[in-house]
Amino acid sequence: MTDRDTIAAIATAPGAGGVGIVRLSGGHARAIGEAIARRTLRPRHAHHARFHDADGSTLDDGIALYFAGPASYTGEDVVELQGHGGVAVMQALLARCCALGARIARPGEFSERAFLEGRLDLAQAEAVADLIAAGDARAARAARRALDGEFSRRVDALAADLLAIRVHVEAAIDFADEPLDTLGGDALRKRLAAAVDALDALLVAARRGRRLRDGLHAVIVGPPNAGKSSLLNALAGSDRAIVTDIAGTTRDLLHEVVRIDGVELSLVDTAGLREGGDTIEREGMRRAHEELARADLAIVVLDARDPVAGCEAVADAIAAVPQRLWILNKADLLASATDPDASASSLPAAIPRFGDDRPPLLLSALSGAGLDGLHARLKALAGDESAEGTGAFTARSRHVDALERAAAELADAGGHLAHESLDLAAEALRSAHDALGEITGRVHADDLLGHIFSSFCIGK
Ligand SMILES: Nc1nc2c(c(=O)[nH]1)N(C=O)[C@@H](CNc1ccc(C(=O)N[C@@H](CCC(=O)O)C(=O)O)cc1)CN2
Ligand SMILES: Nc1nc2c(ncn2[C@@H]2O[C@H](COP(=O)(O)OP(=O)(O)OP(=O)(O)O)[C@@H](O)[C@H]2O)c(=O)[nH]1
Ligand SMILES: [Mg+2]
Repeated sequence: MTDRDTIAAIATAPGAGGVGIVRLSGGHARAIGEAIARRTLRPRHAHHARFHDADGSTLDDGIALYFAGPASYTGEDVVELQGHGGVAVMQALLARCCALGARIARPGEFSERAFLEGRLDLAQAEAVADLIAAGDARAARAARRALDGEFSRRVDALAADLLAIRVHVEAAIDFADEPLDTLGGDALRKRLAAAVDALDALLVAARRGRRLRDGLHAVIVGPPNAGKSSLLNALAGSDRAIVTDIAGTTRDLLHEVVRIDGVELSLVDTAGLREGGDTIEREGMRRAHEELARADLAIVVLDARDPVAGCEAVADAIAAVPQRLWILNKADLLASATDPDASASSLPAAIPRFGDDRPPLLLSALSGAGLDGLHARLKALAGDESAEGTGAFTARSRHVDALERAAAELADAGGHLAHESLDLAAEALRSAHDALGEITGRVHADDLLGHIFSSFCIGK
């Protein structure tokens, strides 16, 4: 028994739809559903019924479903009134539920209850929202795996290892007079090393999962007039950005989401980088640098006729970006005799620092020549096909942060163990363990829940 309110919300997307669902959860859900349908609702049976207003008039006719807790999405009694999906019908049904004692649910409150009732852990509940928000099939599959507990299971397994290690250390503390070696210190260090490896592997998977969730964030950079905005337009398939032959045309950042064979990619066009420029242009360059700090990929556009010309201003800006894709644009302006491969291979020598990047692509944003090759390269980068077979799951920055903290604490614990500082080791292990617990919500602060669930959509 709980003393929670009974909550109600329109669970389907706002607007006109074939069918719309008002969902109730809580102790009075069944009574409210039965009052509206004017019949008893058997658990897990679809009842076709008229939905009645207070005066007995018909609001709608539809399907009423009752799920008796705990065998429901939230773990509480749940009733669904599935009516005709129109705004007015849904609002009227919702109002009737509220008149009968329900209150309107906050965003994410159904999933929050599923979490509080132990139906889902926190990472799984977040995966529900990520599944709904997934922009492409790959992100949806990865969110589906997180919802199925693939991520949580690995976190829990690691937490169980840490617990065993903590027990071992705590026991050794009780025998403070004896050297650690007589207390299984060797085995302990091996166990810790194994946990460190497992955590590192999980961190790699979670970072990949974050990229699956958030999509690859690519920033187009290069010297003025190289054709950056033209390239954005070519990839977006529309005249999104202003293109002129005046160097310094683009000043603001221009965001565009493009899909390449169903794989989502977020692109940002930036102001050309060079020395000088007026106040507005310099502000544009500052924003470009700021955007690069968040980029997964820099798409560096250079003029194929003189690629080295603008390189210097760009090289510093992209040094810290994890990946770079070099483009020699305006291929159509090269003398026809130019061998694309020769031109392409000349670049890495000009910028030795990035010598291990793939050779640049020669293309023309204007004519479209070479764009297929760019599509393929981008799809491979955004798709990270290698992740597919290995049960990739979605993750969030919150999870990556927690794993990074856990990794730092484990490293500290190792140091303390080496110096036989068992108390300090125990403390670091506890912190690492807690950090893992934050991911699945076994350890949490109340305001964390509010923060997470409030970003869900209404009715979820
Ligand atoms: N109509 C409808 N469709 C929906 C949902 C819903 O709430 N209503 N969902 C809402 O997100 C998703 C499905 N999620 C659900 C998860 C668990 C249970 C449930 O009743 N679980 C019980 C029984 C298990 C079983 O019989 O398989 C349980 O776990 O004990 C229902 C829906 C997507 N589709
Ligand atoms: N011939 C040819 N011209 C191009 C190509 N791509 C862009 N241009 C031209 O080059 C000029 C500059 O193009 P933009 O796309 O505005 O260049 P940008 O890099 O965005 O320039 P800024 O915003 O000023 O930094 C325009 O006149 C384009 O039409 C190309 O592949 N071939
Ligand atoms: Mg531009």
